[in-house]
Amino acid sequence: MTSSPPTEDPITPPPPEQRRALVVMKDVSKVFSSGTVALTGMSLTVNGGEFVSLLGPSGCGKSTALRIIAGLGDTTTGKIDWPSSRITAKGLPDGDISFVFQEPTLMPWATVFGNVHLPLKLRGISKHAAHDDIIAALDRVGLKDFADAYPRELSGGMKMRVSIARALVTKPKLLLMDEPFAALDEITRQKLNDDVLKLWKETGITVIFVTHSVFESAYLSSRIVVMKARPGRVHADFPLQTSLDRDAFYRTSEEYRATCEKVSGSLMEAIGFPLAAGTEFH
Ligand SMILES: Nc1ncnc2c1ncn2[C@@H]1O[C@H](COP(=O)(O)OP(=O)(O)OP(=O)(O)O)[C@@H](O)[C@H]1O
Repeated sequence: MTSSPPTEDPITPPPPEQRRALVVMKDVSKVFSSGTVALTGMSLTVNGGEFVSLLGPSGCGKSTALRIIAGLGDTTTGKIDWPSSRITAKGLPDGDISFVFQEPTLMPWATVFGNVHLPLKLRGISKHAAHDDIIAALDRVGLKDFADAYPRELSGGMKMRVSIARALVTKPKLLLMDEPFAALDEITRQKLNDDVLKLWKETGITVIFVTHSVFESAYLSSRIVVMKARPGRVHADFPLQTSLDRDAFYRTSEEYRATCEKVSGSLMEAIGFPLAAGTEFH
């Protein structure tokens, strides 16, 4: 195992002014009309500047939680608070949230530029007025030179970058990502992980990231929330601190290996996998 020396740019907690509670889930339960109890008593406070991964087995309610935070679904009981945001008539923080889904969901008839323009267009902002913001968002994901391309001309990773640029163009405070890289090959996934980390560090945006992957969550997050299923709820919640830059060297470090082991152990506990006597991962 090799590791890079400590640098001045590790993942550190965000500065105090960003550390205020951004979104608070208070005792949220969700029962679908089918009778499925997707979430029960879920409480979670995400502070400004955090990179929080929701990790858990299939069906534990990760996507349901994310959709409720985004206002794409109601709670059955409990509520969502936005302590530091201006709230619109719909009960959502004004312009503060963007969502990236597993599928890039691009409009095939529109160029990359046109696709990234969409959220601004829906706000009545013309292509001309939005031009600089669109190019800046494309630049951030390394696609400035592909503004005139069509989705059919792009690889899967590039399409996902367009989807991220579209999410960023409104300059949200909170980026919700629902298994965005699950369908991509491993190399592309690692590259996009690095890009999202860079974006998070450079912009100070708050990220809530749903994933099944222990490795991905351990690489990206400043905090991991492990969930358990039937019904979905929080099993463990722990911060991840490292003195190392998260990069290719970090992936081979003892610290990363130990973090993966800890997270994996907590996940095993959450799904009820028998562990050696005395093993605890909280
Ligand atoms: N619209 C819906 N109607 C009925 N049941 C639903 C609906 N959406 C989700 N569920 C159920 O709620 C539970 C939680 O689903 P959810 O998709 O939130 O879990 P998840 O942890 O994101 O799963 P995965 O990792 O497989 O995407 C599951 O049992 C699922 O079948």
